[in-house]
Amino acid sequence: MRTPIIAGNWKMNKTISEGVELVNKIKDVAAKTDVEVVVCVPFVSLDAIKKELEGTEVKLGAQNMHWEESGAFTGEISPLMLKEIGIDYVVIGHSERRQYFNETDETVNKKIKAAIAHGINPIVCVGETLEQRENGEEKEVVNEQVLKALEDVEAEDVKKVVIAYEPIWAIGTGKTASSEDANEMIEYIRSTIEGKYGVDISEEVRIQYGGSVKPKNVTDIMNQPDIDGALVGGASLKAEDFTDIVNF
Ligand SMILES: O=C(CO)COP(=O)(O)O
Repeated sequence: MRTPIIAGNWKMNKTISEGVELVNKIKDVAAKTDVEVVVCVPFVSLDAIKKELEGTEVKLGAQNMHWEESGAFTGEISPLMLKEIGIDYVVIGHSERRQYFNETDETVNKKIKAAIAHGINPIVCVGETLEQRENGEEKEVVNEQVLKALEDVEAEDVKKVVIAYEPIWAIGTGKTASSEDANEMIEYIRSTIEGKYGVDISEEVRIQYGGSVKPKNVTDIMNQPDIDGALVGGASLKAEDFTDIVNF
């Protein structure tokens, strides 16, 4: 049985004080549900929000991470720094990072391995562009992203990885993949993992859907058999919407 996981990705939103205010409004929701609840917040807010979340069941995540522990990488944040704060998750390879910050399948893979080595669970984002979907290439694209992301990741470790299927054309656009289409892709991602690690492992890996998840569509999405959760952008910035999503 896979525990559903709903994560808010705040992206580059909320100052520290605004973030503290927001988590205070949502922090009790996790105690009332069987869903694992995560907030992925900007680096500068991690420490303050970690303290705010003490004694609650909401987990904390970062939105990116370098793969090296330390060194001459101006502006980067290392797994050791994140580990000391006590985070549980880190988003790796979000499409916005692939698109605007030259994240590649190779750096995604390095970051996943570094996260696992430091006991931080990666939430790995994959997904096709509109053009790739229109060309009927979405499965090929996502299959390759998943296999490259998981290169040299051991079977025991892949269970710690959460995969987020986020079709790029559905992010921030108000367009969601239909829940059936999303389920089909997620089922396909599970078959990719099965091909590499076998069915016992693939049945344990949690795979989320992301892209314009809102209170009004979350139930439909979460009722799909292969979808184990959601990675929520815009709607995670409003306490009421995020609470409604978690309580779908
Ligand atoms: O990119 C996303 C989450 O990582 C999805 O963002 P939206 O929910 O705003 O479409």
